[in-house]
Amino acid sequence: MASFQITGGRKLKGELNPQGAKNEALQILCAVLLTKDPITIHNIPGIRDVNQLIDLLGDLGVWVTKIGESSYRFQASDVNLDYLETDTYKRKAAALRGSVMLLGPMLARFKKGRIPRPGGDKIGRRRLDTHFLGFEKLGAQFNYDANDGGYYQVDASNLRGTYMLLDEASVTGTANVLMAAVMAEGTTQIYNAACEPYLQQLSKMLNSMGAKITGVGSNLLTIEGVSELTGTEHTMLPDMIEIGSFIGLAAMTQSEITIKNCQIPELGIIPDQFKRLGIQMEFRGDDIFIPAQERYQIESFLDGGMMTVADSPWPGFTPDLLSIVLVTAVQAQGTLLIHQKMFESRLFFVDKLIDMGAQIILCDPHRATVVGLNRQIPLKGIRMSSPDIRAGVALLIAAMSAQGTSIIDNIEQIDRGYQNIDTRLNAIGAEIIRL
Ligand SMILES: CC(=O)N[C@H]1[C@@H](OP(=O)(O)OP(=O)(O)OC[C@H]2O[C@@H](n3ccc(=O)[nH]c3=O)[C@H](O)[C@@H]2O)O[C@H](CO)[C@@H](O)[C@@H]1O
Ligand SMILES: C=C(OP(=O)(O)O)C(=O)O
Repeated sequence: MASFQITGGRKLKGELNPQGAKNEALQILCAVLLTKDPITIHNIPGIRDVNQLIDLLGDLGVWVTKIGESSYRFQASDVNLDYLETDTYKRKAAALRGSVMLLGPMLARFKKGRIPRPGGDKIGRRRLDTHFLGFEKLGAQFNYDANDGGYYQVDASNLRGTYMLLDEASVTGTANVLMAAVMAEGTTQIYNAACEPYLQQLSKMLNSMGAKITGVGSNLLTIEGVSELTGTEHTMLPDMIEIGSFIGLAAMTQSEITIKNCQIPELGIIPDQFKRLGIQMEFRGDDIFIPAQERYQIESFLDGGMMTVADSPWPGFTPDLLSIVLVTAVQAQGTLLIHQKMFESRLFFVDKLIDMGAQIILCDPHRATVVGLNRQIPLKGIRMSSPDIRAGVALLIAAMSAQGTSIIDNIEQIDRGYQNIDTRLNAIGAEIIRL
């Protein structure tokens, strides 16, 4: 288990280049299984989850060639389905959430798929009903056999297009069903589809491979099945969650940071949500400039009510940034209610912030009220452990703003989603040592 030792109180100054988007990468990489032709992908983030998925594709027989710092070529011309029966597959696929999206492409191209219970953040119950109900609607048989070591198995000799109303707008569920449907016979309509930029990017890539998807960016996707897909080239968007994390980091540490090449129109309401915490930012072309700010004041709602930030499916505010918004409010002026509607175990990390001196009331597993310290009391460095990717980075931000030294254990969680975060932040003035 690795740890970060952080010396707090350093103000940063300089530029940060966001990595490619983690959650887009996981979808896009699974899609390489849909064709025997080569697929070139750029801006792939070098993070643990993505590297593990690339490794898994290699084990499955996909030719993987690194052609640049963050560019790879993949060719799934000779996939070895026997690998799905091995213990190595089980161990590797169970290590991340994104591996579940191998199922849709396998089903579309090889008529069957098999996956162990996927891993990912332990942030509450993470059901997979949307995925399997969707596959069943397309004509697949689904089986979960606890005695078979806990595998989910899907089989379909002939997928047929149909209309379906998803039981919830699941991000990975929509991606999975979409990838299963692109080569189904006839027309599929997926209503209540998730429409995050990750999915818009996936749809764009599939269309450039020959798929016929319309409604991209809406919650109704229409897919005319085609018999075959071909190779393509795709570039990943910058990671909007990393961009949001850098905005929060700049505010908490009173740093002047320019976040480069953000593809601002793709960030939805993320910048505005941080602005409502009182954080100033300027769009300079496609860069976001955040000046060093002594203080920032959380707005009230127009009727004078206390500001609440809650998650909802896109184009609502992503749940993956709520931990960052929460920590950013710790040194703001004013009070903020965080309402994490989707996950029931994602707010427990606030006990560490409270130990550091933050004023937070954990109302229940879904809601926390932050009473901003307005810089009148500094946080103090402590030893803590990173429970999940985003809480881990929230703790890192808290530690960087604190007085004294902190240690964060279990930083493998942070490495799952943020590429060389210590090196990149040290380059603009942070003091983080990887132990
Ligand atoms: C690899 C990947 O892409 N992971 C992301 C993906 O996970 P993932 O695709 O696993 O998450 P889902 O979208 O399926 O759902 C997340 C949670 O939200 C609940 N839910 C979902 C939709 C809805 O309309 N109402 C609702 O309450 C679900 O029951 C579940 O508990 O999307 C999540 C929600 O944005 C993000 O936190 C994860 O980072
Ligand atoms: C919850 C997350 O990831 P995963 O779904 O991969 O666990 C995340 O990226 O914040």
